[in-house]
Amino acid sequence: MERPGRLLLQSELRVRNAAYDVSLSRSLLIWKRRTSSPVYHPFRPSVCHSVPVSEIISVREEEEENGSRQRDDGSWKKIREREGKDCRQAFTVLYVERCRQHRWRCAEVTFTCSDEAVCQHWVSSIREQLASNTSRPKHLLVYINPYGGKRQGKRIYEQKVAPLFTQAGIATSVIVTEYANHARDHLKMEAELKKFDGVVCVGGDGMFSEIIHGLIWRTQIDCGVDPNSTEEALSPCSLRIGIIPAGSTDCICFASVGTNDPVTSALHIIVGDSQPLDVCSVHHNNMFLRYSVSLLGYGFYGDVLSDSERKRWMGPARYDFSGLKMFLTHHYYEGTVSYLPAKGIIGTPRDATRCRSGCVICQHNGQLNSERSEKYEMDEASDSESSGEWRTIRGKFLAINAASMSCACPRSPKGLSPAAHLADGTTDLILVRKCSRFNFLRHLLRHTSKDDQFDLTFIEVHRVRRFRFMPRHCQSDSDLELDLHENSKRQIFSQICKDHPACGCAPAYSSWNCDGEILTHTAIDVRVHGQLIKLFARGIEELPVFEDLSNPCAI
Ligand SMILES: CCCCCCCCCCCCC/C=C/[C@@H](O)[C@H](COP(=O)(O)O)NC(=O)CCCCCCCCCCCCCCC
Ligand SMILES: Nc1ncnc2c1ncn2[C@@H]1O[C@H](COP(=O)(O)OP(=O)(O)O)[C@@H](O)[C@H]1O
Ligand SMILES: [Ca+2]
Repeated sequence: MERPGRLLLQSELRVRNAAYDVSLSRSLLIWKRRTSSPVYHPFRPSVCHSVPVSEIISVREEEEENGSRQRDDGSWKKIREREGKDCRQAFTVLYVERCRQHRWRCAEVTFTCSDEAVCQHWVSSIREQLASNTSRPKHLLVYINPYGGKRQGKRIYEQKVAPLFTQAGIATSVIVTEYANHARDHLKMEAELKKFDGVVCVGGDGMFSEIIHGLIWRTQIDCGVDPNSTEEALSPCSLRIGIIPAGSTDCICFASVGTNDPVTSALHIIVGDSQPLDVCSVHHNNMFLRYSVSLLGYGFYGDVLSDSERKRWMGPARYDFSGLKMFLTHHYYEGTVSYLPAKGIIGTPRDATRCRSGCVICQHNGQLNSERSEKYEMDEASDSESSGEWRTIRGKFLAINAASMSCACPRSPKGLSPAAHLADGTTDLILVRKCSRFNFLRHLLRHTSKDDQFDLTFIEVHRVRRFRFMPRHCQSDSDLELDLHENSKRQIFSQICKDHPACGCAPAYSSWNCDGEILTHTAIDVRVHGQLIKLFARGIEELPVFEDLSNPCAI
């Protein structure tokens, strides 16, 4: 908790008919009950409250009319009756209150005072402090996907989010999308981005993917960078993106905020939080395909996604249905994975440390990456195979997953790679080699328990900044000649197996699940661009273990 600093204002005000010493500094608003008895009352509710000024949402004057007070939003409130006849003026402060499991709520406290000038002074001082905070957005461009998740995006925004933006004095331009890629193309071609301080995405991971594709593309064009290039360093996007979760998995929101709750997300946007995020670019034969921020998954997660798209009518449950089906089908895929291990960074995928608010690993590695990108051309040369840094693994895989963040979500609160970082410039490459159904189930189940899902002989995990995948049937002739005999047998079977997937033999190809979208190519080249975009978030907050000694209420 912050120390109060130099006081801007201090008065005796009343809260629910009790006298409080109230003070305002640049960093804190504190209200402390005046007590005649110094004796500690164990059953009396807490008598000292403090709110960081950065977490005040707004301040509202209460107006007096016919002996009762009226909020300036028009609803009646009998404050005078409750608070004694001496009280003439009142103002209400709306602020962030933390609830269970990383949820935030909008709480309010009404202060009354007998002197109108004092009241006015308080309101204007708090407003001045809020206005001096330049990180808060004033005008947002909102895209709503009415079709994602349980099709509640529009209702969620209108009922839970829009009223909070209004309270906080944020102006919005709202677009309800009419078709897939509407938001992406609007951002690419039409949106007047200079007018806005941020973009809000109401939907799931797929909708977020649309937003980043529009925004990254537009930023490169505006900065004179070729967005399709494999060689050029991409320019970071200055506009932050807020995610109001209204999709099926919503793992980008969950992994960066700690919960999938529209009100919590709206409050992180209002207070102007900022969380950088790594982005992977995916190319095929030097042709740009897509960006990814969460999961790039071949095999199991690719098959789950392809199968579940046909069952969208089931809503979010389609993933469990297709998950079970693909678990039983138990397909494996052959191919070659090559990767460049991330060097010079701190942290490994097997760490007990988690990426949390103000993560020092992201700061350290982020700094390292920006130094690297300054000498970018040199690094590109050293990235080549000839430098010998590349490592290659050939094999049969049930799944090849690259997690650029933990991918925590309600299905797996620790995620696919629990120690992955939001902004360290790396992705965790998880290889699940062919194993029995029983072993694969053990691996899957460990996503939902405290046990380490990587501590199994058929799992490998590497922290990388670039990787490539080549399915076996795309490999060069010389590679294929190595096992020609086996290959010819497999080609016959794979044709049969496409028509009869239940026979237990693997079809030749899976597809890539790229943040919930299916990629059209299987041979891909993936590069991490550290901290390319920013979210209106702060990372998952560490839960307080004990009361901090710097608590201003203890002073
Ligand atoms: C037996 C229980 C096993 C639970 C294993 C859970 C692992 C879940 C990891 C989820 C990682 C999610 C990464 C995020 C992906 C999203 O970008 C993406 C798109 O999201 P959107 O719809 O919001 O746009 N979502 C997805 O691709 C969904 C992936 C969901 C996979 C669910 C898998 C369920 C597996 C069930 C296996 C059941 C075996 C039971 C045997 C008795
Ligand atoms: N108005 C629309 N109609 C149909 N599809 C849309 C629309 N707007 C966006 N989409 C697409 O819907 C898909 C799923 O969106 P998303 O919000 O991620 O929901 P879910 O989490 O349920 O998949 C995305 O591929 C997105 O491009
Ligand atoms: Ca990362």
